[in-house]
Amino acid sequence: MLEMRDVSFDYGSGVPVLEHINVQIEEGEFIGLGGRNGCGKTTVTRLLMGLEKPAAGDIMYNGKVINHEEAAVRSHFMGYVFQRPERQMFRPTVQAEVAYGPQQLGMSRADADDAVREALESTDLTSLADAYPPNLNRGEKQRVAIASAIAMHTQYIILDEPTSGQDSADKQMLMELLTALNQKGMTILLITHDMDILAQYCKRVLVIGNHTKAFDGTPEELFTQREDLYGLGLSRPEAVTLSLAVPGMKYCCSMKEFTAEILTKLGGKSV
Ligand SMILES: Nc1ncnc2c1ncn2[C@@H]1O[C@H](COP(=O)(O)OP(=O)(O)OP(=O)(O)O)[C@@H](O)[C@H]1O
Repeated sequence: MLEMRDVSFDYGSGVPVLEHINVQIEEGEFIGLGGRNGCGKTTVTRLLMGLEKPAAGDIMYNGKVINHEEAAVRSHFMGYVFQRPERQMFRPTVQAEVAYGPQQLGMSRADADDAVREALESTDLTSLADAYPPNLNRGEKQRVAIASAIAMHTQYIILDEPTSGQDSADKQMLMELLTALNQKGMTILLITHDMDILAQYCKRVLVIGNHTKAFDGTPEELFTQREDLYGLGLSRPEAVTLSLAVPGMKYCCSMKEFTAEILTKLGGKSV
């Protein structure tokens, strides 16, 4: 389990960015982290990764305080996909990039080769194994970063706004990949401003507001019970709004689900 225990943080100016954050992340969760621009979402993930150190409080991993454990050490159990993934790539080919982590872990050549092959297969990158990472598009670069984490067999993967600026096909492909990884047991924490992603894919949502945790619960609780969604920099997804507006209809987390429900009610069928 990964935990932030009463964590506060500022960037050195004394102006608090985060105050008294308490969060527990269990293995196997799929968590969306939301909140308005500049509320501190990236800072939360940088603290978890070890790229920043708390001003007060503790970051804990399986009950042990890891405040002073460097990011390189934490990368053994936690992968990170930056907003601009090219900033984390330094090798001449995709295969060499993905192989770097297993080599650093000291895996045998055969184990490292197996880990890289499996990681490239599960991220659909096998055909790009010899490509030069800077030449890839953003979605492909993100998959290289994800493959690097998979090859290291990390338990956690943290992604910073992975779908921003992507078309809907790329977005769906990435979210289906993350869902498949989560089903295999990987813990996912992703920052997003996309309400449809929070509703459709995340099992739990954390929201930062007023420098601290303002919400922690299921997407359904967030979108049906919180009256201050706009104050938190969020909005209700259309599918949720529509399903709440139709008397007797169950909560729908996506337009696909809403369409199926309404067709069932009306006795129609999809075309
Ligand atoms: N390196 C830095 N030095 C000083 N202040 C910073 C630094 N990085 C971020 N901040 C400030 O800390 C606050 C939180 O920033 P952070 O990037 O964590 O927010 P965010 O919620 O991820 O924002 P966004 O949604 O726009 O990506 C902001 O006020 C930001 O300006």
